[in-house]
Amino acid sequence: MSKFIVRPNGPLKGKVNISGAKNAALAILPAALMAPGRATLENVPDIEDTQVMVEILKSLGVDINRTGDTLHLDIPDKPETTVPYPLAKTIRASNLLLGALLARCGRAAVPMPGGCDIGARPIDLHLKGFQAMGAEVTLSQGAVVVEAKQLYGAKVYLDFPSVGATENIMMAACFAEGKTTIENAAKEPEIVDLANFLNALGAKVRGAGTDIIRITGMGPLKPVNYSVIPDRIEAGTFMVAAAITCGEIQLTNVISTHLQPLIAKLKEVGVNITDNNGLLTVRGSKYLMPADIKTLPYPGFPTDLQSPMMALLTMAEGTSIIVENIFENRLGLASELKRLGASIKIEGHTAIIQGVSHLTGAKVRALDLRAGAALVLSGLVASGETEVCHAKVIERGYQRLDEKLRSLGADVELVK
Ligand SMILES: CC(=O)N[C@H]1[C@@H](OP(=O)(O)OP(=O)(O)OC[C@H]2O[C@@H](n3ccc(=O)[nH]c3=O)[C@H](O)[C@@H]2O)O[C@H](CO)[C@@H](O)[C@@H]1O
Ligand SMILES: C=C(OP(=O)(O)O)C(=O)O
Repeated sequence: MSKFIVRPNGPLKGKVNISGAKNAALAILPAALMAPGRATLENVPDIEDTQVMVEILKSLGVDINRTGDTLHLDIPDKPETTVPYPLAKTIRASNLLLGALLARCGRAAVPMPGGCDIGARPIDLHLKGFQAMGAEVTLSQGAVVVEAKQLYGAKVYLDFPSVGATENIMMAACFAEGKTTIENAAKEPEIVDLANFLNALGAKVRGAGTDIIRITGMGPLKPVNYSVIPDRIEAGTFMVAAAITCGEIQLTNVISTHLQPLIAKLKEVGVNITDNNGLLTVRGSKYLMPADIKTLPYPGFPTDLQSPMMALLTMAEGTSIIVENIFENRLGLASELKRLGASIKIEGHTAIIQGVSHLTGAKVRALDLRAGAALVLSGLVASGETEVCHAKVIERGYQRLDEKLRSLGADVELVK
């Protein structure tokens, strides 16, 4: 079983290049199926989850070659419509094949998705959206099957601004007859990136990044060259790494507006951040003040950065409170941080963190992708050695995390 071995080695220093966004690439790759022909996607991170998505697309008949961060795709006229179970169960974003294939082929069969074990994660809102557009939804041998001879534009109100449901409905609506309106839509930058990609293919998606997205069904789309946005969660993880080690690092390939909720919180705890024409400099402070965080849909504080922030706040001078509002199991990290000497009390969806002056290395387990990364960050300052096992889950979403941290001076090893 792979593990990260981390020892403290002083403040991080240097420059790190941020990869393309996992969650944008994982939506754009299925969307590429909607336009037959040759497409090129740039800035696609080479991580476990995109590798699985590439395998899924290959199983549907897409020919794909990777050169560095660029993928060349040859999309067939008639893709297969059944996603194999071993691949679908591995990642959450496999559910996005539902919208893409339903739009393009009128049918999709996708086994229930996997992804981080951070809560119940139902897909009822996705299915309600498809049904509102006239699709029939059935469950057959553990797979969700959606079918429609013709989709029709509809008004869809989401009870919660779900990222995945917004993406799925947006894709399906591109081939529906008439106009679709998604109300209470998710506003994450990855939604905007998917909308930009669909529009580049020739679709008509308006309002992405606001509560209301309007899509006019357009029929045939044409493949394009497109570059995925930078990963705000990877960037945020490195920013917290600089803060926790009291280092000074520069980040390239970032969009700082996507990071505003984190930048505001880091400034609140005393970290210095400057943005010089897209080069983000983060300088840690010896004295870290406590802070309160509530995770919320964008532009609120992102749940995916809650774990790294919890690691940081264990070292602040005072009491911090984190309320996790998106995923019910995401505070499980606290029990692992406590093995390192952190003082955290969990009450329902709230973590009460009493800062400590030092952490001590121990064997811990990456419960999910971001919790795993957070433990690696704590290991950068915990005395002795921290062993983060179940590291494969970290590789789902970080491209060569060990190498990037080492390039900043960290003592980190990934043992496979
Ligand atoms: C591959 C990907 O892009 N993953 C991201 C995506 O996950 P994902 O798309 O799964 O997250 P959602 O925004 O859908 O989930 C948010 C909340 O809505 C609930 N819900 C969702 C759909 C549904 O049909 N019914 C329902 O009740 C979920 O259980 C959760 O409590 O957005 C999350 C929230 O920003 C991020 O943490 C994930 O990194
Ligand atoms: C929860 C995450 O991913 P996924 O939705 O793919 O499980 C994440 O990226 O933190």
